[in-house]
Amino acid sequence: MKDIHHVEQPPSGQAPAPLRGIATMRPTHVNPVTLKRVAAIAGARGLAASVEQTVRGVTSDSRSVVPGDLYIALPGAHVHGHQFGAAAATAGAVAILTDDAGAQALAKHVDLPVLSCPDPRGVAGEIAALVYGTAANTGLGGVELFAVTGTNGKTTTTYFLNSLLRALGNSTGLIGTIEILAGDEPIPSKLTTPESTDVHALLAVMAERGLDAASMEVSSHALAFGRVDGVVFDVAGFTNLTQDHLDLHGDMEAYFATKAELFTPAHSRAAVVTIDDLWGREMAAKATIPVSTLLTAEKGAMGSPGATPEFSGADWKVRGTRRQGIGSAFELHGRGMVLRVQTGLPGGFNVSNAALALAMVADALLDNTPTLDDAQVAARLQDALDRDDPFTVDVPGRMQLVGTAPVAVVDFAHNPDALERALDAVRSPVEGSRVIVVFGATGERDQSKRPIMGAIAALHADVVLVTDDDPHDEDPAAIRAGVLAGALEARERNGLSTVIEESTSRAKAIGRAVELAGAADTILVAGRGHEIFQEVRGVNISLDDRVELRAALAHHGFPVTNAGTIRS
Ligand SMILES: CC(=O)N[C@H]1[C@@H](OP(=O)(O)OP(=O)(O)OC[C@H]2O[C@@H](n3ccc(=O)[nH]c3=O)[C@H](O)[C@@H]2O)O[C@H](CO)[C@@H](O)[C@@H]1O[C@H](C)C(=O)N[C@@H](C)C(=O)N[C@H](CCC(=O)O)C(=O)O
Ligand SMILES: Nc1ncnc2c1ncn2[C@@H]1O[C@H](COP(=O)(O)OP(=O)(O)OP(=O)(O)O)[C@@H](O)[C@H]1O
Repeated sequence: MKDIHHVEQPPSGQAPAPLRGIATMRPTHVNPVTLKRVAAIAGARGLAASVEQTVRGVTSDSRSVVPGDLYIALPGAHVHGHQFGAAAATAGAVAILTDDAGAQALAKHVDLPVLSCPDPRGVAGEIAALVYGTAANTGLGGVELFAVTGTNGKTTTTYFLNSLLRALGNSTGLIGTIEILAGDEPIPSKLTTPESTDVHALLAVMAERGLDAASMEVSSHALAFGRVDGVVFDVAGFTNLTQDHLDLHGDMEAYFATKAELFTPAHSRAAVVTIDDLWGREMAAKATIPVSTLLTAEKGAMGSPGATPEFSGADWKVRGTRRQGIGSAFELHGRGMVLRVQTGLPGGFNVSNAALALAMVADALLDNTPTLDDAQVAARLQDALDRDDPFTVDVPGRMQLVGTAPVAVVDFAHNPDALERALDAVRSPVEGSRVIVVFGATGERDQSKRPIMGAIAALHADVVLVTDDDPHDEDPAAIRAGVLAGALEARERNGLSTVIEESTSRAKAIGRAVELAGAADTILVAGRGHEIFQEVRGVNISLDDRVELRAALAHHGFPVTNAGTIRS
């Protein structure tokens, strides 16, 4: 996910705004825990022996405090949470757990028990699990938990998991970049993986609501910052590892090591690891839990580099991949079964995502359902695949199909690798058809990627419409100039006839793409996916690529798909 830029911070000591979003997700039933127990878990000092207080909730965000909570005041990159101690008290916190610096600051102005320990973040998950009854050994009331990690594909794979689990008759929950589903109303997400105190509250809500299964994205930030501490997943999945987030991890080895924490008994009972890349193979080799391997890269299939012979022994293998409409059909072979699968989402990478979701659910059924034999598991899965087509699902802003003739797709690709994959994925086999791409680059981020993305667009599309993404505080014209320079240079160098235009308005660029398109062409609007605001100099301007694209298509009399189901 793209970085989040603005953290709202009400003035210290003032009552926070009413709860919204994730903060409203608290279970009705909790296990009140004494502060003495909290102190013992945290190894904390500072609690008077006479204090008999209990806590009935836990949060590390003062804006989420409800009466009876323990507020965990954490040191952050911007500010120390102790600054919000008074606000937490006003909202009804009954105690604060913090570090020594926080305790010293709070002693002066907050009239609550303050406990101090060296690493409050490190114990937050365990304390929340105790209060919300979600400790791994308590069984989560039958909610089967699936986790997905990897650089790309987490969001799509969790939506595929969710859809397949529903097709199998389960009531399901989901936690990820776009939204949180734990009941009737979707809640927009702020982080890919929420803070640990929120994760445990959400899992408790899911258990209380009688959900059967939940799928969750686990980012490397989540593992590095203890956001899934105290959570043990039934099956964890690994998609791939490519360069990203090195600002946090330093190098690829450290990034890998952080991801690898998910594949240990502290976090997962079993795993399916995609071994198409070297990092996947290393992950499968280093995991300290039972692992099924998955090979999705067939030699010559959908532009994949091909499988190496030594890994032909994977537990699950994709075979017979072929294009079907704008999506793909394939077979998944493994553990004595052959499943016929299709996905309506374009791109070889969505074959990998679908295969991973299917292998994870198949492993869970084979290993955790003693009442079903292997043939019955295969029959149930095939029936769900045939009846509900679970991998043809709207994943908000991920290869989301908005029109069919021309094919019109909105995708989140916002870096060079993803843009190239997305452009190749949408190219139609129909001779003479063109790819028209609308995109820009984000401001205040890696400037070197701008000409690279421009060049990729010039090389892989027929019409390139360069416009704005989220400029943030940077001059949008300068960002566009960087992208255009790369596009023009690549066109010149390669003697191409790519049409390249600039537009100062993203909505107008989308309109222009539709104006230029014929029914056999493809339009790709890349970079912003599910986002509904464009941030320009600190102001959020309403802009949803799917809405603009749909309106432009309809205006020109082109068919639109799933018009009623586009979600943000
Ligand atoms: C680097 C990082 O992960 N930072 C997260 C961290 O911020 P921080 O430590 O700087 O916190 P801070 O703003 O200094 O505040 C300090 C403390 O005061 C608290 N606070 C703050 C304000 C207030 O009014 N009341 C209050 O209690 C905060 O909750 C926090 O505990 O804690 C904040 C509160 O939870 C997060 O919002 C923030 O995410 C930032 C915004 C972010 O962009 N994170 C990204 C990098 C991230 O985590 N991304 C991954 C996905 C990556 C991928 O694509 O794979 C994710 O899982 O989302
Ligand atoms: N398995 C995959 N391998 C490579 N690229 C992928 C894969 N799946 C999706 N993509 C591309 O990456 C983009 C982001 O996909 P998705 O949101 O599913 O991944 P993610 O890991 O959740 O990333 P983010 O945290 O940035 O949302 C998609 O829009 C698509 O262009």
